[in-house]
Amino acid sequence: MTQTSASNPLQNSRIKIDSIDKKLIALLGERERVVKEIGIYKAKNNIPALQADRFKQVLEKTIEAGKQEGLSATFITELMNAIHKESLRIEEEIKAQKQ
Ligand SMILES: C=C(O[C@@H]1C=C(C(=O)O)C=C[C@H]1O)C(=O)O
Repeated sequence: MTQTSASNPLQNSRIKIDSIDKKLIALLGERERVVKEIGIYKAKNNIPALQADRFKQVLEKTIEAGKQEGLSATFITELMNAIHKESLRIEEEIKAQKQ
């Protein structure tokens, strides 16, 4: 039987998590739309998608920001590597469309 929020103490927190997850995904969509703009510029100007120095900076900044939120460097590294992988996929897709 489905529990009501009064009978399930986790319900309110889970509603909050669902709402936060929705915002996280919307923010990731916004980030990747900016990556798309960069990808279009790079494709036009023959610039490689992968910019290791820039990603190193991104990683350093996000690890520091994560530290302020009590998040481990390992978690932030895994998260940002996953985001970066998606950025490169999107940029390579743009490049392939331009051929
Ligand atoms: C968005 C860029 O392209 C790639 C993606 C990055 C990212 O998602 O943060 C960073 C560096 C690049 O490897 C960029 O060059 O700035």
